[in-house]
Amino acid sequence: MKVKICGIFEEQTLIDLKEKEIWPDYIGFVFAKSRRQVKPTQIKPWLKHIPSTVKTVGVFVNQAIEDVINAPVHILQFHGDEKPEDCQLIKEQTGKEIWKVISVDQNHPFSIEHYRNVYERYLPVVDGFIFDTASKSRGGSGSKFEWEPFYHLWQEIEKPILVAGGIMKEDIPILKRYPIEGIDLSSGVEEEGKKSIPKIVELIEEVRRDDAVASMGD
Ligand SMILES: O=C(O)c1ccccc1N[C@@H]1O[C@H](COP(=O)(O)O)[C@@H](O)[C@H]1O
Repeated sequence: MKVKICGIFEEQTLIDLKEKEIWPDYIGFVFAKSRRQVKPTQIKPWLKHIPSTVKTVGVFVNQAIEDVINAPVHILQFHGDEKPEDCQLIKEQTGKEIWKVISVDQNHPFSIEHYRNVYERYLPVVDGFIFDTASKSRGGSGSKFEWEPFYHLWQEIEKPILVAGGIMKEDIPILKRYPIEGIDLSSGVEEEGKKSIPKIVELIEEVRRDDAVASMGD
């Protein structure tokens, strides 16, 4: 299972991870309006700390196309109302991977058919999906949605899926049973509003624990 740690807003977090020699598979930067917002010019000098094996992801919510195109990241994550045509255009212009976030709103009458229709519209033009809890802030809410109703839908989607929304270390054993590529978290590895290195390290170790045991048996 892969891990994305999102919403890095201090260079020191990357320096600390480098010192610990432990990295997630993906590091995310929020370019959208947020208390975790960073600017492309601000993060450019930070990128030297990140090994080339780790992919960087930029998070956007309905932002200007120039901002998206010029972002110094490998993968573009669209967390707003970006349409399939927008994703297609930006993919053609940048050649970068595009991940579309599908917001899960369980306060309204729930229909898995609705989510099937949404993913099918994006499937031909994106490289992966993130299922996250719907919120006013559009993300980073720290709130979970119910995963169980999505099990079969995720099984049928032929592109990588990450699950986001209030995920914490305690959720890993359950999420490992789901047909997903990985998990995406931000709030769950924070302490008093800042990224916590001990929490990030524990989380990555928990995700990789059984993988290490499994490969020893090979
Ligand atoms: O982190 C934010 O502030 C944010 C703002 C706007 C859009 C997305 C944002 N974060 C993304 O939300 C998910 C889940 O975060 P959490 O674990 O529930 O805190 C993740 O993809 C963040 O990158």
